[in-house]
Amino acid sequence: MENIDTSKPAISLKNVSKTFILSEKKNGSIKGIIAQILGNGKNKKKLKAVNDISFSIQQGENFGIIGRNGSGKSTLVKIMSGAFIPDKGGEVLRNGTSMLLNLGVGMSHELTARQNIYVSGSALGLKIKEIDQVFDQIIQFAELEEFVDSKIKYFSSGMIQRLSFSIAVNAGADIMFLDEVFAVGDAKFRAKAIKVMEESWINGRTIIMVSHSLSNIKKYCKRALYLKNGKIAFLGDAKEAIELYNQDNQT
Ligand SMILES: Nc1ncnc2c1ncn2[C@@H]1O[C@H](COP(=O)(O)OP(=O)(O)OP(=O)(O)O)[C@@H](O)[C@H]1O
Repeated sequence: MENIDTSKPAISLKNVSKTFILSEKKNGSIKGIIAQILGNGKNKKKLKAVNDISFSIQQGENFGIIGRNGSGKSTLVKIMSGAFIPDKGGEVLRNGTSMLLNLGVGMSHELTARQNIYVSGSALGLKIKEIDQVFDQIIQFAELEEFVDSKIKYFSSGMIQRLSFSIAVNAGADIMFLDEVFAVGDAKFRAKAIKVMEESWINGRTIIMVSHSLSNIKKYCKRALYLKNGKIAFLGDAKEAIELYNQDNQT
């Protein structure tokens, strides 16, 4: 945490978009097939999952992101964490190390738990010696003592979640992205994760929380972003964001 410039926001986004190329449109004509082979791009179907978004998150903020399925929440979080590069023209500034917490993003499935701890720890700015010091703590907290040298491709999604949560907590990421972290893992680990999050994260560090659990957003976040079709429908007080979301999505 020493190298953070406290006068700057934790994360700042300017005109950020993300376009996915979905598939080639079907065109059975000879001309269409030739165009596809030549790859002139005209037949590509595009989806703008995140559409021209600008906002900042202050250091120490607990910030929520809500929205219906497919509204662009995970894509936005991946851009914010650096896992996705935004479209040309968009700008993302991060002030501090970050860790994206959902099923193994940032983890290499071909590596063992031990190797992933060293890779992720380095990505969080720790020196090898510093990782050595927290290594046992990470494994113990994740309850993975028996699987230290197993490749994580053989892990269940809950085990990967536990490992990634434990690395972030024990290696001290400055910014923590929690993407549906309350939905995965067994009840015992979830309770432990929530406890440590409440003790060491909610107060002080920057947390960006994506969840369909509106009660958790209400409980932990002051400010929230309501995303609708990749755009900001509302940004401000979390309770207001939730009210608006509920109004929009009444059945
Ligand atoms: N790698 C990808 N390639 C193509 N399309 C994608 C990719 N990732 C996401 N999308 C599309 O972008 C849109 C937004 O997806 P995203 O996962 O960000 O939504 P979300 O709000 O997190 O949804 P959910 O609540 O279901 O998790 C969806 O239409 C999805 O199909």
